[in-house]
Amino acid sequence: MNALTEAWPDLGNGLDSAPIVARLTATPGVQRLPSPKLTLFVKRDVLPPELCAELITRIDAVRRPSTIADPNGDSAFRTSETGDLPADDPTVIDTERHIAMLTGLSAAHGEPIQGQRYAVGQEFKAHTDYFDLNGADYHRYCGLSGNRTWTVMLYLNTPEAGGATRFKAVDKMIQPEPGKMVAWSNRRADGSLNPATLHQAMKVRAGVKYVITKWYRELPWRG
Ligand SMILES: O=C(O)CCC(=O)C(=O)O
Ligand SMILES: [Fe+2]
Repeated sequence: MNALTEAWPDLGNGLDSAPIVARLTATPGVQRLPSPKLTLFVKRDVLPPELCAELITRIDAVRRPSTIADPNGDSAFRTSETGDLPADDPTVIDTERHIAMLTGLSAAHGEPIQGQRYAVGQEFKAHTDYFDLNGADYHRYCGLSGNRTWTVMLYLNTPEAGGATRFKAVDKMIQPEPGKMVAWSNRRADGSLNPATLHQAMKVRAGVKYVITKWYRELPWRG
């Protein structure tokens, strides 16, 4: 914790969802998915439009082809571009603050914010955000900081067509809108990994789509 983040709420790493769920549920404008299978929340207008526009320019400055942790033989599995945003940039810090204030998730447990850009035809096929315990690279990705607990994703714009996020197991589609947040626990109530979090970024059909993602870990983030 540093001088900046000590003023932010810290309700833990999210493995115990209860304090995060309580904070989100008590916040006006937050909607909860009505499903016992998946703890997922949506809130519109979390980031102001100017901040979304600034983040888009930051993503464009650092974007490179996206990768996946456990290559599965499908080279078209994730065709977007990705970039790590500079943690000391005031725009990025402001975004971090919005996320921390809304969710209460511990800044110390958060990975650096990533940006994603999808051009026409690009997608991220169905996956979970947690790392597969039997994956070849589990230790490389989770050895220092543990597995992922929560995902917080914010859309920065609306593509002209396509680009929704689909959660197949609960039959839910979320449409991109600038500043809209989707946040979910990657765990069940008992802390176990939840396969009902399976989701995909559907193909953009016209225009371009920008999002940022922030993931939280069991342990303080050390890389
Ligand atoms: O872009 C989206 O709608 C989903 C992105 C996603 O699932 C991810 O980056 O892990
Ligand atoms: Fe994902």
